[in-house]
Amino acid sequence: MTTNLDKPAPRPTEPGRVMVRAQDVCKSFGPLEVLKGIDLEVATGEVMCIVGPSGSGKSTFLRCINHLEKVNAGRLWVDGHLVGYREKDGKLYELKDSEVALKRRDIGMVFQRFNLFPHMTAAGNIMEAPTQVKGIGKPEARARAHELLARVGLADKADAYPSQLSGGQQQRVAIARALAMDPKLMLFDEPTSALDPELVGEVLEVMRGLAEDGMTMIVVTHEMGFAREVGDSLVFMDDGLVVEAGHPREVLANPQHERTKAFLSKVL
Ligand SMILES: Nc1ncnc2c1ncn2[C@@H]1O[C@H](COP(=O)(O)OP(=O)(O)OP(=O)(O)O)[C@@H](O)[C@H]1O
Repeated sequence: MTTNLDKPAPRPTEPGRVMVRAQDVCKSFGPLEVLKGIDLEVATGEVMCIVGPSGSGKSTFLRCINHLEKVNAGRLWVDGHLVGYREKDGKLYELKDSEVALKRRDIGMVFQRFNLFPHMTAAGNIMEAPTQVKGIGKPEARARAHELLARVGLADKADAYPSQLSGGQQQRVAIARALAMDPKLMLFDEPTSALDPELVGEVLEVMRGLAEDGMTMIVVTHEMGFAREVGDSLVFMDDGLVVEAGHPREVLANPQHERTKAFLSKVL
């Protein structure tokens, strides 16, 4: 199906340099306007932290990037591709569901709740997508699962079931599971909000390691210390808009907008 976007604008993202670009992205659920024109850009290798009050549209924005929601207006590119469309002979066509699934492989997403398969071991959970979706052989997938478990500090937990792991350990398995698909981009949606406070640090430490390895990450979080120490950029969203964005230390120390000031005064 040809869309109303069949005259493509010059492709503004440069693969390799800009991982995500949002131009005036809008999303509504019925009459509820959740995203009201988001503009932002995430460079390859950048760690962007998004903060903002509940209901400001942070999760919805991540879900749009990951093809879990369709943008109603505006444009969103990931690694040079307009999300939801493919280009042929200079025209844009809406992706079919099967094509969307292929695109989603390139993006790792970690949610607040880890949602591991309870009947599978840690290694089994990590091997599931590479074997089922990518068709990688089990020995290779198992070896990679062990590598990834070591990377998230759980080398000795390959055979443990989720019920035998703490929340922090389960979230680290969830991160390893996302990494198993070799994503270009990792999206984190409040990855530590469901954890007991003493388990938060171990998950943030794994995320810091990913950042140091150069992973491009967008992190919706209430962990201002992480944003300050690890983030390259901080975006404050409120009521479906980017209200303020900049270097985390600058925004946190010297917020310019009244709404940012009001929000930070409650969380810092
Ligand atoms: N599938 C949906 N159908 C209808 N409304 C939705 C849907 N998804 C989200 N919303 C609404 O959109 C608004 C923004 O939700 P969203 O989860 O994106 O905000 P958020 O900033 O991530 O909030 P929180 O910090 O509480 O997770 C909320 O009012 C929510 O109820």
